[in-house]
Amino acid sequence: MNTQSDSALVIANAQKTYRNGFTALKGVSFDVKQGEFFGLLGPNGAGKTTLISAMAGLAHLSQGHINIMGFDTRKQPNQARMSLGVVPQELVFDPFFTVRETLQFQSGYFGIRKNDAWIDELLHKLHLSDKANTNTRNLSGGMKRRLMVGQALVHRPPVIVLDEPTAGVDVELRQSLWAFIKELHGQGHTIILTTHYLEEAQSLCNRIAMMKKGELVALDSTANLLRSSNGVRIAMTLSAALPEALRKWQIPSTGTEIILQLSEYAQLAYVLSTLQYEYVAVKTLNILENDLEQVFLRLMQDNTKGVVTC
Ligand SMILES: Nc1ncnc2c1ncn2[C@@H]1O[C@H](COP(=O)(O)OP(=O)(O)OP(=O)(O)O)[C@@H](O)[C@H]1O
Repeated sequence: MNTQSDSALVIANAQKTYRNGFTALKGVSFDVKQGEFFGLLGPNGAGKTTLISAMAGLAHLSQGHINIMGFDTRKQPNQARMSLGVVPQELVFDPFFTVRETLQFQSGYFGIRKNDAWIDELLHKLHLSDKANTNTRNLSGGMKRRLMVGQALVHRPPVIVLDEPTAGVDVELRQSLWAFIKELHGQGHTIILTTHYLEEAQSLCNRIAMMKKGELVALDSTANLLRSSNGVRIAMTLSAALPEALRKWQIPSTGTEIILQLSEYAQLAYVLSTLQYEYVAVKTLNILENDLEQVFLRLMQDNTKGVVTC
């Protein structure tokens, strides 16, 4: 391990072209410091899973390199592998093993023989103790997802990568899964998370990288990314339809409220005076907080090249 560095993960110029000629990673570089709770976000097909596969040594980069806790995934694959636990997106198990056997088998894969105390603790934390002797084919989707988390943790890796860990997990279990992952983070583990639930990333991650079509488009603290979200969003309920003059600012909303996206607070005065002039009463008015979804959508729609650091 490189003791000079406090990086848990270094991605340097990662490029990946698949055999069919498709380039999924076009030179991605970033570092994750030890102890960070880091979000790796991007729409479907951005290249997140490809990058995670390369971290786990399951896919080889065409160019560039990856270090985990100072170990090069190519030159020191065993040390790199021992330093990393990946919870993959796809639920794949040997259907003939029970839950406990799956975790014992995985421990053996990492050369760990007597792991029962830790396996019991994992089963308890993941609410799977009563399923220890159940065959994996008889687990629900959410239980399988939790078993995958257990599998990634059998060797107590310092760096944990979770590729959409809460997909298909119900709300209650999602909360307990996050409580457990936060506990691991509190114990000093570095957590790298991909999720399509942006509110999860916003509340959990201290720093975020956003990818689009194999490239990094943003890399900054969550707080800075939220601050970068320019403009003001207001939600209103009105006594009549929104006047024509204000419709250019209206953005789609799922509820009954009318949402306007303004570029600055000064426009609010114009909105209110227009409503008054048109005899439309304001029944409720709220200024909405910036959220990561807005930042994400803006960056994904933006066609300019380069990495945004706010
Ligand atoms: N084995 C493969 N051969 C060719 N192309 C591939 C292969 N695996 C992935 N791709 C392509 O690489 C691109 C990136 O895929 P990847 O799974 O890394 O995206 P992602 O960001 O993880 O998406 P999602 O959020 O849907 O999981 C996609 O266009 C995908 O079709």
